[in-house]
Amino acid sequence: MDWNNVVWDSSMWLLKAYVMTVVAFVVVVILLARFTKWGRQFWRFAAPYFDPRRSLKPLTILAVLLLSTVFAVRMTVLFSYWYNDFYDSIQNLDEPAFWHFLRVFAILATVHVVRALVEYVIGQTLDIDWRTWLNHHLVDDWLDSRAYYRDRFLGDAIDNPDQRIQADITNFVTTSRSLSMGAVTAVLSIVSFTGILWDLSGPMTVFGVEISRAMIFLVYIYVLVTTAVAFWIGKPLIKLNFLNEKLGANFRYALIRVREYGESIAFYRGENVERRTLAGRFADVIRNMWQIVFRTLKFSGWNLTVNQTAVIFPFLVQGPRLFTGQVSLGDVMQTSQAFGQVHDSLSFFRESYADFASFRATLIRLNGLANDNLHAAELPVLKTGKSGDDLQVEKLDVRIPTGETLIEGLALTVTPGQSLLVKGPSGSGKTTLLRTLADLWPYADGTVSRPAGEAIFLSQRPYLPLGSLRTALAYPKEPTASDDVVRGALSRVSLGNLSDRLDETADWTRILSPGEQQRLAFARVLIARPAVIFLDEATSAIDEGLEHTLYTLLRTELPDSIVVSVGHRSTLNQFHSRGVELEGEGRWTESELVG
Ligand SMILES: Nc1ncnc2c1ncn2[C@@H]1O[C@H](COP(=O)(O)OP(=O)(O)OP(=O)(O)O)[C@@H](O)[C@H]1O
Repeated sequence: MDWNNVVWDSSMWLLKAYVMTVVAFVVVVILLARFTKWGRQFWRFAAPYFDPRRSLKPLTILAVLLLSTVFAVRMTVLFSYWYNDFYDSIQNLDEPAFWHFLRVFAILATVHVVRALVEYVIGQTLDIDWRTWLNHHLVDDWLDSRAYYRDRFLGDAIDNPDQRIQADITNFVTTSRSLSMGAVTAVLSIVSFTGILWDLSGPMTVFGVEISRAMIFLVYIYVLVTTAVAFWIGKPLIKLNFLNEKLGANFRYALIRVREYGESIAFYRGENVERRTLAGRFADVIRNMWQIVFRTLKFSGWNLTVNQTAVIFPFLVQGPRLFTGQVSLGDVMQTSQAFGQVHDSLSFFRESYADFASFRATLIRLNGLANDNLHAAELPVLKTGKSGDDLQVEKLDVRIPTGETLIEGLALTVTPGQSLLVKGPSGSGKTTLLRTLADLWPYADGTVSRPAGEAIFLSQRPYLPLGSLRTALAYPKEPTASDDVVRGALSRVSLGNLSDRLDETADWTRILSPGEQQRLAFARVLIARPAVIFLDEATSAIDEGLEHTLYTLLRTELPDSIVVSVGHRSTLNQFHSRGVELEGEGRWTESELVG
């Protein structure tokens, strides 16, 4: 190594190696994306992110990261030559050279440290940027396709989308980077250090046959055979890692449910049942973990043995040549280092198998989520038009997923100011009818047109989003109403006591009683003033006196709104002008009511 020209030589090397690396990298990614299943799954989330028409930033970061990776290999090559020269200075008892090479080492080490830190920042920038993009992309799809709700209608709905969005995206991004950059480093090191070993290795006699440059062949045979065995031992890890994620998420889901339904469970004293469920799910996690442990034991045992054996290998080969004066101490040390590099680099593919296994599992889970989003979007919906001021239903057939008919040939027209009460025995399809009118139910045919204005659906358990009371009162819109309007609405639904807590952020679902939550939903309606209001047993937790007040408010404050209620109580009759009775098996009858 000519240390006087090291900067120029290294720059030229860097330039050549970089161009070749970029070309090879692109070709390999294209081939993998074309010819392997996991490559296609990876490409699905990589291609749109790296698309230069969207932004040049990702490709730029990747280009810099590749440059840094190539630079790192050059640094290891320089260190290897440094070893040779440094140990030669010791063998020759050449003190000036000894000190000179220590100074060279200080410079090399400084460059190495700075490069490593810069690479860390660039790598993290790529991870964060890619993760942010992928998160937005998948969350948007999940919400826009309404897969968060409608995936229940898919035959093969996925488990735990929350975990896929939160954990798998992160795994995907970090492992994509670490595996790809690791592979680049490995291949480049193999090429560079094979050259160095080539120069250092001599002939060797194996079973009476002299093989020139034997070490090169030996190291390759050694690593290729050990890698093949490692792949064979490690293969079951793919499935085990997949199960690990799935079972862990199932356990977490059971825990979340206990928290969510804490009060009901506490009233039932259901701790023992919950304990059994939790213990069962946890036992599944642990059983799978032991399987991972046993498999990893075999896998790591093999890898460690292979690595330890590799330490003495170069000394066995070069030792005799050192003592016969064919090579110097520096040559032996560089051989050991170069052999180590080639061995480690070739072993990268063997040792990364566990990471790759978990990466495959992550890819399967993310693809499942993306497919689920697509399939949910493709589920049929009854197209509801928006026209005129009336709510019009024509030839509406509603079924359940198994094909049984709930409602057949429903035809209705409700004009502004009119109110309709849907009644019928439990399970006759009342809620499903409202789902159909809200474009949520996939198993329906017919025509529904709603007035152009806003429609609000109130259910038995109103949804209160995380955030302030003001946000809950405006949901799903931005809270724009003035304090006076909001406080007025609260006081009219007998929730005046909350007037001073509008900006308090709390888990309101836990604080307010079911009846208070239902009243809050009515306040929401009074503020939003929608054209159509659908109420599904929206006063079930409220006494009849308050129910009377709330319905009277609706009718007096929103006289032009269309009201469609679902309910069992006969007290509701007085607030509705018409009624529809669902009688099961598709039958229904319409009647005039007093109200
Ligand atoms: N996601 C679903 N998958 C399969 N069947 C469903 C689904 N949702 C509802 N059903 C079925 O559709 C039928 C009608 O249910 P729906 O909730 O509309 O009845 P309902 O008249 O509102 O009952 P209730 O008065 O008890 O609230 C029931 O038999 C129910 O089991």
